[in-house]
Amino acid sequence: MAQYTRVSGVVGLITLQNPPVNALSAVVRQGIVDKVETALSDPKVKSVVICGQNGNFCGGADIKEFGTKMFGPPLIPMIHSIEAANKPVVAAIEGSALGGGLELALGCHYRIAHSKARLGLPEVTLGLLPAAGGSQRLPRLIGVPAALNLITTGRHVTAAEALQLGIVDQVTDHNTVDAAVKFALSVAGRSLDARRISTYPCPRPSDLDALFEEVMQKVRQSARGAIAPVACVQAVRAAATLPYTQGMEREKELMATLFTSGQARAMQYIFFAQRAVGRWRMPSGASWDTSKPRPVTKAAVIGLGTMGRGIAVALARAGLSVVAVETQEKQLLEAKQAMSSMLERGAKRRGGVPALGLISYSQSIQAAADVDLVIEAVFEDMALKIEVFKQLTAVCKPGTLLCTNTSGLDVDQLASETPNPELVVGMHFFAPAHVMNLLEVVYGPRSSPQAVATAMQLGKKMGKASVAVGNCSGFVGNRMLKLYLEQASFLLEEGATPELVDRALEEFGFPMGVFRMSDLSGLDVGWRVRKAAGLAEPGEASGPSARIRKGYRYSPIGDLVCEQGRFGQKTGRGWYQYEKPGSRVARSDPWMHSFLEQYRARHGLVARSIDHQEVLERCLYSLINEGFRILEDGIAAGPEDIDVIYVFGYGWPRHRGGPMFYASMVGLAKVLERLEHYHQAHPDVPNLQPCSLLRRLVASGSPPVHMWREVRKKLHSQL
Ligand SMILES: CCCCCCCC(=O)CC(=O)SCCNC(=O)CCNC(=O)[C@H](O)C(C)(C)COP(=O)(O)OP(=O)(O)OC[C@H]1O[C@@H](n2cnc3c(N)ncnc32)[C@H](O)[C@@H]1OP(=O)(O)O
Ligand SMILES: NC(=O)C1=CN([C@@H]2O[C@H](COP(=O)(O)OP(=O)(O)OC[C@H]3O[C@@H](n4cnc5c(N)ncnc54)[C@H](O)[C@@H]3O)[C@@H](O)[C@H]2O)C=CC1
Repeated sequence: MAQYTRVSGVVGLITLQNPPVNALSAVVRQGIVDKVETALSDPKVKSVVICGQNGNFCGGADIKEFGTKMFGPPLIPMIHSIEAANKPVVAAIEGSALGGGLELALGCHYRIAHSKARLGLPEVTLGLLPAAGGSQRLPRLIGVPAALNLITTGRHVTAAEALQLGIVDQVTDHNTVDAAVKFALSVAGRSLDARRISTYPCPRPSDLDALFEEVMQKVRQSARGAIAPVACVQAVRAAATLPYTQGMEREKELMATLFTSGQARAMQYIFFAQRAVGRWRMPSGASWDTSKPRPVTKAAVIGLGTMGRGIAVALARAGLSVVAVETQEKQLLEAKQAMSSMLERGAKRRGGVPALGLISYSQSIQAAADVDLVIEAVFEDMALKIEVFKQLTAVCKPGTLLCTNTSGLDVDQLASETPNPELVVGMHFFAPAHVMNLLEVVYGPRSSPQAVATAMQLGKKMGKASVAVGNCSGFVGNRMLKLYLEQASFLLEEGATPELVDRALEEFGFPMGVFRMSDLSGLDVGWRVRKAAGLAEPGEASGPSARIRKGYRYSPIGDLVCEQGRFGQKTGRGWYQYEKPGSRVARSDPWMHSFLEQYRARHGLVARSIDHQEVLERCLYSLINEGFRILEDGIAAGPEDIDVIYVFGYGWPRHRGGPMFYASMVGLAKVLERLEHYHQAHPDVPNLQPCSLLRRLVASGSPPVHMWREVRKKLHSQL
């Protein structure tokens, strides 16, 4: 709803009230319409201020209303009537003015923002475009290039940038509503002819066609297959080339296509999933609302290699004091330099001062004596990690949380080697840790809810989508990835090329196909793991037994590629060739094609033609099947957890909503049928066998994603 009061005798103050973000629900829209009418018809009122309750202007349209039957007054006429008012209307922006919230403010004649406010048109991140006039008003106000940037990326801008761009008229450090009322008094009675943005001509850059072509190419490349960014560009083009009314028609037309698209549903699902994972629950029943996190102001990172450096930088950026410990002098020096430049680059990009002073460096673990939490990031070696945890137990103050960044070792085993296993959790970051916005918080049976709550809260503070998961080999993300990689290798054996597999996955929307991605991360990493697990065997054995391990089909192709010293980008050769070691542009490699032919010939394999559909079904459905097994095992609490992990950590296209959501869109019966088909064709690949939760869901009529937890509960109660 909206509240109305008269202040200073002549200013009508309308306050939006819909906690927590004052989203424009039907009731709020009705409230605005009514209160604007009251203010405009009251002869005592000379000007109007619109603000939001509790220091928050407006988070935009109520996303929960999307996909339901819409009631209440529509936004567009509501904003038009504000703009057409004959008394000045001032938006007092505190907190956020996003989406429909900013569009409402753009309909006002003036905008005053608090210095800490954030403004933006993030609709593109929900699969939409700013369709309450935002795509038509913003370019008229700030010019086409700046509007294109904001609308196609959905980024939020600070009040200072908004002032610089011309989105707001004034920025204040004081009470924003007071400042807006004062301002409203000062402009009462003034002509509003020059304040109605919809009447402005849109500034037309001379190189209009080239500009739009360039931006269109950029958005098509950065969000492959996503339709919303393309529609955003088209809508801004309409603003630049058509009169306002026709531009609004185009905006509406484009929005109608997006609004009902599966992509918008998928992206809105991810918006809510990202928030739902914060409401974690452990199998013991402990959960986010009953477990209080411990305060963490000082943390230590042990081991400053690839991961430790990024983790320490991310902690410092979140405002924590960091003790960075590295035993090797040379590594320590290198790390210091690298971390300083990461912080400096970040500060330059985001504005602000690099948090260099927050990090202290040491070669001795003794420096971690007074920290609240430690993140260990030494080599992936259980004996070494046990030794480091022993030293930490002796050095740290009682109650210090001990977290490991292991990517594959057993967190329970590590915990059981310490006198206080309840203080141990996994904090599994993704490389590069100061850039990637995902964190798996891995709990074991003895991890205390408080330790989980603390790690989850710290992850959030570091700006990471943090997901609590159970302990198992590969946790959630890498456990599923293993199946995806396995199928990709089998496809090569059967006749595909790295290029064909990658093209299919990139057309699906991944920023990089599986082979280009592996070349980037380094092929030697997986090779080492396979050797340690007794899977990779040296030499070029032939015959069917060479492709069987522990009774199941195994592809040694990746091991053979590594034996050639081809580790990917870092060696200039991998699944592809690169101009030189470290180069990033992948080029087809004739060596790889003849290697694959020789390999097939040696193993008596006859290459067959493989199409994109098979690549997608085999790679994605096997990964999805493992996702169902993870749900069945209770390693992830719900499909949202898996989807957030895949969208934030593995490049799964957001507009497809994560693997589990995608499966629900494809139809669970179809996923089941295709898995059965492929399992029949490849009976020696047990991972293609559909798991019981998937079967049970299909038997229960393929309920929507949000009901899967219930089906799983029933399945468990019957076991
Ligand atoms: C043909 C039809 C024509 C229709 C034309 C309409 C066109 C439009 O006008 C389209 C739109 O506005 S789309 C909406 C655009 N707005 C956004 O994307 C902002 C979304 N919110 C945020 O970024 C953060 O919540 C924010 C930065 C605001 C606050 O962040 P916090 O970290 O402080 O808080 P959160 O944990 O994110 O949120 C708190 C609770 O509020 C829920 N929520 C947030 N924004 C919402 C919104 N816009 N609608 C509904 N619920 C919303 C959020 O889900 C969370 O609740 P729980 O999920 O229960 O935890
Ligand atoms: N590299 C990656 O992409 C990811 C790695 N991880 C995990 O993170 C951990 C670290 O991996 P990386 O950073 O890649 O390894 P790295 O080899 O780059 O760095 C390890 C660092 O630890 C230092 N170190 C060894 N023993 C130490 C000790 N006792 N005290 C202090 N420092 C010590 C080494 O000198 C080295 O600088 C591993 O457990 C790994 O599995 C997790 C996620 C992703």
